[in-house]
Amino acid sequence: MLSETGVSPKPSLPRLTVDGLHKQFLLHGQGGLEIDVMRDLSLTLHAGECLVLAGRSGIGKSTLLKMLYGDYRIDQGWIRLHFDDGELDLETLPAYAWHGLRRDVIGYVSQFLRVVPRVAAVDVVMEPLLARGADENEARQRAETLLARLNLPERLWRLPPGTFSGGEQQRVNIARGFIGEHPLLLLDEPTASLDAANRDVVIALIHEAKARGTAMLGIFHDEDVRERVADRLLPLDGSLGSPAATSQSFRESLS
Ligand SMILES: Nc1ncnc2c1ncn2[C@@H]1O[C@H](COP(=O)(O)OP(=O)(O)OP(=O)(O)O)[C@@H](O)[C@H]1O
Repeated sequence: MLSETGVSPKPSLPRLTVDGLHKQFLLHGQGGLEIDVMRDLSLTLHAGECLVLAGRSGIGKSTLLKMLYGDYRIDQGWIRLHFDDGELDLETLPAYAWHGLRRDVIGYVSQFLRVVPRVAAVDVVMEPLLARGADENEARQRAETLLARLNLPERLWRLPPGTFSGGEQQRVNIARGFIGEHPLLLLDEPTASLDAANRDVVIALIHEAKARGTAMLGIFHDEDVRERVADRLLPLDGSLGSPAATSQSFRESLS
């Protein structure tokens, strides 16, 4: 919940810091057209906190999550993860290290499930645990518990999710994203295709993750969901303004 000042009531260790981040897309197919998406973005995210990205469509919210997940290159600026025993700079991370980072540290619930043909829903969900060497029976049990909580009918668990409805696919995606209990979780519209009952389940999962110390950075267009999960809001609208206006607006939202 947001406190009156918009400040998290429980200050804790920073898990992630972003400093002076820039992003520009160069469209080679369009005669080298350059699109500036982000300029001088800075933020701090703490353990056990959910920071929600706000701002108009196309402002760069998903782009920021993709940069944090290694899908998009970091052109300029710093993204730093903080651990008990040190720090890790993502802008200099070699490509081979991203696999382990995604397995153990950064989880991501995207808007759409990337379906693998012929892989059953329950196997899609338990895969992040198996990748870490978890016991198969235990992983399956945890996957089934999550799918049941998310009200996915049991008859669908053994089927590949390619033909599932949008909301069913999204629930498989959510279960897969939450099962790994990563210390940092990126949430790109996880409730977009869900009905009210399942939105409530996702909100409960987010609160449980906070209690475990998970740091979350999320995009939620639904204002009610945003109100119920956000400890702070980070408006991105200033990020292509003048540098002075930008840093002030971010300082205000972070203070
Ligand atoms: N791979 C890409 N190549 C070129 N342009 C891109 C690419 N990815 C994103 N963009 C552009 O960057 C801008 C920001 O996109 P992004 O998806 O981050 O916006 P958003 O704030 O998440 O929007 P929405 O709320 O509508 O999901 C958009 O103008 C988009 O067209």
